[in-house]
Amino acid sequence: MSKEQVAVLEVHIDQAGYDENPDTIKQIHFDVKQGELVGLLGPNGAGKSTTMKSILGLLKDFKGEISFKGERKSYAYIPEHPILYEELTLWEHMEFAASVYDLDRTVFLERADDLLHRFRLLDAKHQLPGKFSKGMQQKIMLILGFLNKPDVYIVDEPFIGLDPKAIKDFISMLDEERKRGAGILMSTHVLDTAERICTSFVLLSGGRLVANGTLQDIQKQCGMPDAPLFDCFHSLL
Ligand SMILES: Nc1ncnc2c1ncn2[C@@H]1O[C@H](COP(=O)(O)OP(=O)(O)OP(=O)(O)O)[C@@H](O)[C@H]1O
Repeated sequence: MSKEQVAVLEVHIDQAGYDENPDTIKQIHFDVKQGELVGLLGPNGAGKSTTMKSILGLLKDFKGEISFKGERKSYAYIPEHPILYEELTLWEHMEFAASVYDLDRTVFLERADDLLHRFRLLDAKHQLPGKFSKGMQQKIMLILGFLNKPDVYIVDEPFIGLDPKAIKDFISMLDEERKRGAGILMSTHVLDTAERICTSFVLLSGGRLVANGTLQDIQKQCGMPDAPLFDCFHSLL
């Protein structure tokens, strides 16, 4: 079996939601294979975050099954809004993440240096991130996510707040991770970037799955061959 055919994440959500609305999302089934970058798309309130929370096991009202199938069954979650400790420096955040991941010290030092260099945060290494700009804080979340080189990445809206160079660095890092065999699920509203970098799409609306497949599959589904993702998206909603 080729790398592209092995699922690293299987999502079977029969229903999930919140106290007052336990079926906010229903019948959402898809998988993420090795080497795939799957774009999780949908308008505000469609259920993208609820789907991600289900995958991360954060919802008590969940019916279905989530299976991590990679070699190490490991994943990294990169949240939209940075979650940082006021009293820890950037380097201490990285050391802390490495200890949670139980990373070998030599591997950690090598990766840490490379990531700080790539995202141009070497000079800020020993500073407290509380005073960093929003984009710099977001870059820390990317660095912490990439440190462990997991089987699966779950990335929530990464493009808002990053400058164009940081977006380019982030995308090239995703490419490298895909080539290594990781699978990525990424929610975003930035459809032109999604169209350019995602290998397939999961389109949600009103808590339901509207489309799932490559751009070509989706163009076929909405009867618009060669149409950009943006037009397909609006036609299907
Ligand atoms: N903590 C919560 N408690 C109750 N209802 C919630 C909660 N979070 C989200 N919802 C509801 O669930 C539905 C889906 O919201 P969700 O946040 O999953 O959408 P989304 O696709 O991520 O939207 P956006 O693009 O705006 O981030 C919405 O109707 C929302 O009001």
